[in-house]
Amino acid sequence: MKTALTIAGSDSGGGAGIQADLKAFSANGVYGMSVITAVTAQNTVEVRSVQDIDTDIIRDQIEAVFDDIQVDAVKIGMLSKPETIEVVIEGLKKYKPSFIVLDPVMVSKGGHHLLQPEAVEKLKELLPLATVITPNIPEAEVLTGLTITNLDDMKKACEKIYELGVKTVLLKGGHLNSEPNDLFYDGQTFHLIEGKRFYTKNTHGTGCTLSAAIAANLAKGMSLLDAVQKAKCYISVAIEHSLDLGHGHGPTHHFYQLYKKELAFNE
Ligand SMILES: Nc1ncnc2c1ncn2[C@@H]1O[C@H](COP(=O)(O)OP(=O)(O)OP(=O)(O)O)[C@@H](O)[C@H]1O
Ligand SMILES: Cc1ncc(CO)c(N)n1
Repeated sequence: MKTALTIAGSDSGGGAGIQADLKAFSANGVYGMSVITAVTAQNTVEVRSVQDIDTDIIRDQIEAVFDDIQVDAVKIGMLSKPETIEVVIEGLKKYKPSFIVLDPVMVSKGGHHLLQPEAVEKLKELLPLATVITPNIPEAEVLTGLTITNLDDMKKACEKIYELGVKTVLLKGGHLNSEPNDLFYDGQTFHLIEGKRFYTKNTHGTGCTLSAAIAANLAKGMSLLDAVQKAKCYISVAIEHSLDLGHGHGPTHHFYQLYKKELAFNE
C-alpha cells in the first residue's frame, strides 16, 4: 500500500489539521502517518489555545517514521514557529521524500495565528523543497505583498511565489467572491482548476483536505496536474456533503463512496 505522511498541527475538533489529513489519506486509499507539530484546543467556532510541540520530539517523530517506513509523499500544514520550520527543513533534507505538498497555513478561519507572523521569512526557506505550495488568497498576499482580487492578480501572485523558488504553485481561489477556481502554475503554463461554489458555512479544514488529497494522489503515482485535478474533485464533493456539526464552521465530509461516484461521472 502507498503511504503519506502529514507534518501538521492537531485539531481537537477533528475538522482540520492532522485529523483532516488522515481522513483524506484514508478516503483516497493511502496509509496515513503523522508528525504532530502543535496541539490546538479547537472546535468549529474557535482556536482556544495552542501548545507547540518541542522540537526534539518533532525531530524524533520524523526520524521514527522515515527510519522505518517507506514514505511516498509528505504533506506539510501548521508549523507555528521558526524553530519548528527549521527542524522540518532538516528532516526533509535528510530523508529527501519524492513529493512534498506545502500548505502554508497562517491564520485559522476564526482569525487565530497558527503561524507566528515573524516566521513567514523562515517559511520561505522551505519553499524550494516543496513539489507544490497551496496558499489561499490571504496567504498568497502575505507571501507576495500583493493585493489579490481577481484572476489577473492571481496570475501575478503565482509568478511572484514561483520566483521564491518553489517548483509549482496552486493558488486557491476559494476566498474570492467569484466561483472557487484555483490557479495552477508550473513556471510556464497556467491551468485554471475550475470549481463550483457550494453555499455552506461548513468549510472548516477545506485547505487541509485539498492538500492532503494532493499528497495522497502523488503517493499513488499520479502526475502532479492529475493529482491536483482529482484532489479538487475530492474537496468539491467533501464540501458539497460537508457536515453540520458544531456551532461554527462544520467540517468537510471524507466519504469515499460519494467521491468515487463523482469521479466516475467526470471521467
Ligand atoms: N464554498 C465553496 N464551494 C466549493 N469549493 C470551495 C468553497 N470554498 C473553498 N472551496 C475550494 O476548496 C479548496 C480549499 O480552499 P480554501 O481557499 O477554502 O482553503 P483554505 O482557506 O486554506 O482552507 P482552511 O484554512 O479552512 O483549511 C479550494 O479548492 C477552493 O477553491
Ligand atoms: C491544526 C490546524 N491546522 C490548520 C488549520 C487551517 O484550517 C486549522 N484550523 N487548524
